[in-house]
Amino acid sequence: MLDTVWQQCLDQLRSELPSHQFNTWLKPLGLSEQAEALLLCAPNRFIANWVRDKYLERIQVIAEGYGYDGQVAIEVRSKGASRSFTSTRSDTNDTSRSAPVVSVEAPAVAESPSTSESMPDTGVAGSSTDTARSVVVPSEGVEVKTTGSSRGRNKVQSYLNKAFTFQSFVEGKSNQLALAASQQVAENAGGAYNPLFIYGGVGLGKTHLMQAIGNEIIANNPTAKVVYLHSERFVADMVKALQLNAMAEFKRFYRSLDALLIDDIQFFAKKDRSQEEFFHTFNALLEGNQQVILTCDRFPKEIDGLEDRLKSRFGWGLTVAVEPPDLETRVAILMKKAEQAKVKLPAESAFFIAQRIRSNVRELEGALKRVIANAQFIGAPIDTALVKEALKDLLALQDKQVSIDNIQRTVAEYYKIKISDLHSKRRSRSIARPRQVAMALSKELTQHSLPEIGDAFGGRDHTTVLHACRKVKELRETNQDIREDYSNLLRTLTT
Ligand SMILES: Nc1ncnc2c1ncn2[C@@H]1O[C@H](COP(=O)(O)OP(=O)(O)OP(=O)(O)O)[C@@H](O)[C@H]1O
Repeated sequence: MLDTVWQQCLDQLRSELPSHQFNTWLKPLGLSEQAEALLLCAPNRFIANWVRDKYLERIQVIAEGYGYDGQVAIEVRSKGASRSFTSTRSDTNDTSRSAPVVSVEAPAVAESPSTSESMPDTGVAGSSTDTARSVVVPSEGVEVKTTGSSRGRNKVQSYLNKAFTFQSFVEGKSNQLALAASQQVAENAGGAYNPLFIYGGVGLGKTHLMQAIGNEIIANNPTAKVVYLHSERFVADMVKALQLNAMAEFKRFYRSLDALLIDDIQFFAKKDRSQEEFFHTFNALLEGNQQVILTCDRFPKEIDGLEDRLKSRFGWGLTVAVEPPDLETRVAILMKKAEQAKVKLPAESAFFIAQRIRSNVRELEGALKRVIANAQFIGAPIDTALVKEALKDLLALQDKQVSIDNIQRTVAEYYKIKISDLHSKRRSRSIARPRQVAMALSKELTQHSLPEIGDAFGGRDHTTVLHACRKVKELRETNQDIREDYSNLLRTLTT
């Protein structure tokens, strides 16, 4: 009976929540074996607390709807004590794991000039003076510097991008979970949430968050050995190490870290030998309570060409998504970036930019940089007229891309209906719903008035357009399919 009720709760929640939320918080839950009541078990404290705060009440209501009359509770899973309904590991994350080792030995390859000469590009090239050695991981400007006078026991520190901190990261609905998880990991590196897997589209702050964790680990612990690198660099270094017969050094270096941060691991796809090596490095780090943080442009299970055992292992810790920021967050990001650049950006201008640039934060930043450069060039303060002038090429291109015609074409293609259906009087759900979505997108993405939009949809009244906008807004909150359709269409039209 409890099994059935819990399965029903899961099915219901799956239909109510965006898939990334369901995957992150509900999928890892199991049902306690011993319990008479609906006692859920979470793989770690973080998930347990989050579910208790955000979802437990809803689970209680759903369970009661299926005839359950007890209390729903949640606890952290103890080993082997639950039956899982999903594919997650049942003995995940012993919360008693200790904090990372902080004093480390410098990699042996950095000690000997001959070794570093023999593998110049394995991520650990460097000179060997006694007082300060620099071990450069030549990707993304990452450098690991070792200092100290005695050979063999040197403190090692990596230089991450110092601008990527939690303080400079703007929180919004779209990144709330990922930020909270990252802060937890930074406070308890090598602890219960290992690996941390952050996924989401381009330019949404994955690297920023990952490096913020690295910076925080080092701020709390200046001797921690943290290395950030792009997955392509890991592959390139490994290939070099293989060619130069220097795999032992390669392994020793990576396995000696307190925290390994690898960006964009989708590039591991189809690189079998690198996956094999990474798999072993990854296991060694996890076993040693060393923190692993990974980013990817998609959910682990969706990476084609990645071994199943790696996909499954990536899910052992915590998997969190970052999504495109909403309008308020985009405005807040712009204000923050302007403040960092010590530039006065009127709220109205920030709002204008945020409304027009919606695809990702990198583009938003790029637009702001153009505006700032323009203002400095002509020596005038920023206002909306200046913004329009500075971004005019971009805006013109965008206007072309998000014309009502193009929206109709894209929506028709997406729902596999004819463009003429959108203009027609047909009222069947399969036509009326896409029509409403197309109207709402036209209102959101173009500067056209309601009557103009109505005209473009077979001469409809402006109240019909208004109704469509309201309906779609409501459906995006209650219906997962529409929510996903709308955000897919938005992405297609604005990137
Ligand atoms: N919430 C945020 N607050 C402040 N800055 C942000 C935020 N999100 C992203 N950024 C900024 O946007 C830029 C792009 O972010 P980042 O490089 O982290 O994206 P990404 O998700 O790693 O992209 P990619 O998949 O292309 O590597 C960075 O300059 C980063 O500082």
